[in-house]
Amino acid sequence: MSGEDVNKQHLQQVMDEAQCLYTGRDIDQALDALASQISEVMADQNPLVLCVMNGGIVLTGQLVPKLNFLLQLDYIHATRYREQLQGSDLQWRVTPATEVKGRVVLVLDDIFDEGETLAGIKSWCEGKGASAVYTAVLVDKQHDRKTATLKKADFTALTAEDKYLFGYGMDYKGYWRNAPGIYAVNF
Ligand SMILES: O=P(O)(O)OC[C@H]1O[C@H](OP(=O)(O)OP(=O)(O)O)[C@H](O)[C@@H]1O
Ligand SMILES: Nc1nc2[nH]cnc2c(=O)[nH]1
Repeated sequence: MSGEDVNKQHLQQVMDEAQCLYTGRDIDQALDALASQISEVMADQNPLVLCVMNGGIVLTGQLVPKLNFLLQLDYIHATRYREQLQGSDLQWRVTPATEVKGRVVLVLDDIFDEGETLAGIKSWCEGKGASAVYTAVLVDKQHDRKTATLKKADFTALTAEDKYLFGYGMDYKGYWRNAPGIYAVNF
């Protein structure tokens, strides 16, 4: 069996044995509530919405059509995990093409785990002169290792137990971002 086959088999086993924490339907309902909360605060602020690539892409695609007000959309790419299961330094890949100075910014990401990624992005936007920076995540992982000064996002759709998660944008070793719910790896 080739290395590639072993890898495929492992990836399939991870999916087959994973625990589904939230189905696509659960998530859609949670995103309706998230959109209402964001709209209450931001509807008149013409925000610049920044999708954090890669993990934020599914949340952004599902949430933005539920935000019924003027906004602009761009993306930012910063990564800490780089397909590993442990985070390290925040590495910048792409900064937004749209000017952040003077804008109210809404940063969208898949998961708030230790918080370093969103804290770093928020601080970068503030350094570029954003007038306010809000953060929203699909899921907040529940544990007491929130190492960043930022302890939670301004808007959180769902919470999850302290396991490695994948699906709805979150990867397992670069795969399964397309899984149609939020899953916990069963190690
Ligand atoms: O709260 P933290 O501990 O900082 O972790 C959260 C970050 O980790 C993941 O990104 P990753 O670095 O894996 O890049 P990805 O978006 O390409 O998956 C996720 O998308 C968040 O951005
Ligand atoms: N895919 C994924 N990325 C993360 N980044 C930080 N925590 C996690 C996690 O549980 N799953």
